[in-house]
Amino acid sequence: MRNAEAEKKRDVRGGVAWVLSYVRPYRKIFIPSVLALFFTAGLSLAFPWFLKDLIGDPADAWKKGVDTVATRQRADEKILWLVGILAVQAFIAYWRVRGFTRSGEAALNDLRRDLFTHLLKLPVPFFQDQRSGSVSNRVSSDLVTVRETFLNTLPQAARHSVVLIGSLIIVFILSWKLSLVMLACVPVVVLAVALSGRKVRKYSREAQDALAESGMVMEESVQSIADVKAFSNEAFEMTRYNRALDRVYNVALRGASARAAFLSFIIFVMFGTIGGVVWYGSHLLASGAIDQRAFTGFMIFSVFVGASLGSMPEIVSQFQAMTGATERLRELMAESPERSGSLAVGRLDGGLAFQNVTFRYPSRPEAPVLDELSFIAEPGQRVALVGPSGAGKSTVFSLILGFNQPESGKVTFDGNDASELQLASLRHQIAVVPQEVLLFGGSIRENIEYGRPGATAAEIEEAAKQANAHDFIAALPDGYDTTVGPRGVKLSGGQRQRIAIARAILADPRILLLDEATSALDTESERLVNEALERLMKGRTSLVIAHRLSTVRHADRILVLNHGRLIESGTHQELIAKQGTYHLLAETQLL
Ligand SMILES: Nc1ncnc2c1ncn2[C@@H]1O[C@H](COP(=O)(O)OP(=O)(O)OP(=O)(O)O)[C@@H](O)[C@H]1O
Repeated sequence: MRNAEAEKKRDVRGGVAWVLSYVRPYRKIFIPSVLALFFTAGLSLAFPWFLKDLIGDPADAWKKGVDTVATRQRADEKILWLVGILAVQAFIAYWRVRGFTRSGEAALNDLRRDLFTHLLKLPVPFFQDQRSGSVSNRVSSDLVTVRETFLNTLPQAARHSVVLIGSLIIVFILSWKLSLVMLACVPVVVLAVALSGRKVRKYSREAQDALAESGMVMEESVQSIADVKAFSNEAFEMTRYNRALDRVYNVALRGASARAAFLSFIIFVMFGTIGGVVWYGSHLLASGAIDQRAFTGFMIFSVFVGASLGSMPEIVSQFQAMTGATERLRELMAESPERSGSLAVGRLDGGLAFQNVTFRYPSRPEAPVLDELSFIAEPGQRVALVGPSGAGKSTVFSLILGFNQPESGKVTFDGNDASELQLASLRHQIAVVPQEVLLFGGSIRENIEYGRPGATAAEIEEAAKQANAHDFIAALPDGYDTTVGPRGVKLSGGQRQRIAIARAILADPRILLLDEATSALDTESERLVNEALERLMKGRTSLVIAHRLSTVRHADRILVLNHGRLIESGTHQELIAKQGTYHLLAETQLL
């Protein structure tokens, strides 16, 4: 138990230290802001101090029959002091908030940048193992928590600590007897916080998870809105959302009972203590043990003690939330990035081979998805991959792209083991034209430029011409500046494919991975796409997951896969003559 407590403390400190390490570069603004924070917090004690005199002096003067003119004069003097100090405090506070925000936001941006850079380096399987959107959702909400704590709670914690300590010293000076009565309730409150705090925290974490879950349902439905509508599944989605909402409601209710019990107890103790203190103070006042000034001062500063003390549980729980958030973020930062070899790749000839490659997905270790797979694609050759659904064709692509590594055997490029090559330089020479082309939400120009960032307008246009896309783009009202809508929904399937081909042409890869679309295009569109593909494949090594007989006919070699094994390979004629699986697939058009 003690160990766990120590561990937790270290984590809180570790989380804060981690965030602070990002503030280091901005310390020239940050440190003066923190000093100013402590200074203004100290100054804020001047307000109750002068207030005590403003109320207490006249009361004393009236009671003791002291000269009222002199009292009035003193009051005028004090109000001037008070206004002066308030003005200084306001001035410093303005610069402090600005400085704190400037250094804090800049540090947080560095943190966000580091996280995103790291996310981009993580291997593809890491993302496949997560539910859609959950990584980005988690990171965003954790960053919000860190920001909230750092920019709001940290200054609050510093201010309340200064006010609490300062006020406590003052109340003890004013009347140690009354102070002891007041402080008698502190252990009770601390105990209550300790006892119910854990429960409240547990529920608040559950509530957050439940809320995130409901957010995910909404995100998934909105993302596939076309499918939802096409299947008339609005009611089904609503049920899913309702179930998530019910959970949010139930967890919130359970949390509310714990919080309500805690709150009513605290209210009782707090007001009870105030009543007790006033009662005891009146007795001290009546017996002349304290004067009116000290009593007024005591009451005012007690309010400050109470307010600072009362905000501590919230501050502590916010720090705990930040600890959770930084823990998750640091875990993410500790995830190993993609493994990359060190050998920089020059311009490839385009030779590609699999040598006895066996591979299984970590999430499904029972059966290998690729089983001792070997094949060679010579530079410039066109190789077709055919086989039933689930045979492992897409997995071959993901191994070529280095998304996954073989369990045994190797993938080679121009005879070099892929695991020794630099991933980035290798991927630069590979382009993918997927089956379902998803474009980015920007303009057509930006979408084509994605193939080679920095390409000139003339190069982009030339690539579009080669891809048979220029004519339809030019006919659009905004031409190349037309925005394509989220994921390219404003373009037809054939148009999207031609944009993807233009992108690949611009990238000028040595190796092309093409997943042929299964959905039929109309004849004209198909002719335009095929013509563009022919141009794209010319002079490059191409691997095509083929779904059309016309494509396989023109392939230099056809690989027939089944259950991750190569069961036949050869040209169309050879395989037809063999009368095997390929023959059957071709006959039934099941490619
Ligand atoms: N990320 C993954 N994690 C676990 N298993 C996977 C993953 N991706 C694919 N698989 C499994 O690996 C096997 C091969 O899948 P793959 O996508 O390579 O087949 P395919 O031949 O391309 O199929 P299709 O023609 O239907 O696209 C399938 O059984 C599939 O369920």
